[in-house]
Amino acid sequence: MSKLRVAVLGAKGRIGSEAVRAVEAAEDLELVAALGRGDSLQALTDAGAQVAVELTTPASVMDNLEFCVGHGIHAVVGTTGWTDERLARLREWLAGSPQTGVLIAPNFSIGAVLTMKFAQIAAPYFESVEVVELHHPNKVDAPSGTATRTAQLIAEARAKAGTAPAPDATTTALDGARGADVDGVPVHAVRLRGLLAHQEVLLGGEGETLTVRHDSLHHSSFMPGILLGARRVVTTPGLTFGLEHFLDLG
Ligand SMILES: NC(=O)C1=CN([C@@H]2O[C@H](COP(=O)(O)OP(=O)(O)OC[C@H]3O[C@@H](n4cnc5c(N)ncnc54)[C@H](O)[C@@H]3O)[C@@H](O)[C@H]2O)C=CC1
Ligand SMILES: O=C(O)C1=N[C@H](C(=O)O)C[C@H](O)C1
Repeated sequence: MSKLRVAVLGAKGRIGSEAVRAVEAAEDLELVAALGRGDSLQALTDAGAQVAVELTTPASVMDNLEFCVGHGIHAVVGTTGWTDERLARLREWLAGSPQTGVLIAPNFSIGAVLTMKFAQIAAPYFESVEVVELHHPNKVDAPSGTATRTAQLIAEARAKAGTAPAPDATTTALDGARGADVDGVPVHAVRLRGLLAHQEVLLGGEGETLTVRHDSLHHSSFMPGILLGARRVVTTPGLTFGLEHFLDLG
């Protein structure tokens, strides 16, 4: 059977370099291009790439995806910075290339995907909920894509269940002291040398608290999700947002 032809964009970055090694080690995948900043995207078509794994920066991801979708190259995207406006542009490009698939995964690690799922399940049952994400200090965006998505899922679950807004008597606060407001959920971002990618969802009710915590200790935690994404995206046209759609989580 022929191997799936995969390219990595952002190949010299922290996660991109790990993805290059993971694709090279996978028996059913062939690494046909490994592009860094400044490399021509023409290399993707020259190499006959079927899937591009996009792990660059929020500033680069849109141009890269416009090229990929325009050339019928499927994409697995880990890069952060997604807004409604960006998603709408991507959907327009995909409408012009209906056979092409794009997976955007705020987080490729199974533990993080499960954290989001558990938080979504628990959120309607507790009065209070806040998200704390903790990352290495070289991260350029805050809050993390994972924390933003987690807060959105929590807010959706609470709205659906008719849960009241979380109590908060704060009347005076320094700017930022209560975190960023993501759909009504406070999200706090910590940047600390020694960390990689971590998240806690804190839930509180009368006389009890529940903490859901996940730790990515190495970039290897993201690799099974990236490889799964590459294998599945080629048969899943259109936009898929979240790795959970490629997992059987019940
Ligand atoms: N979804 C997930 O599970 C994960 C997502 N990420 C996200 O992936 C992105 C990259 O993270 P890191 O590797 O830590 O950053 P990084 O800064 O180490 O790597 C980004 C790389 O992309 C390169 N680059 C920039 N523009 C480019 C372009 N147009 N073409 C090719 N390469 C280009 C940079 O030179 C750099 O080498 C971030 O948005 C981060 O949040 C990171 C880890 C896991
Ligand atoms: O920049 C990182 O490192 C990570 N970025 C993603 C995010 O913003 O959620 C995923 C993971 O947290 C690591």
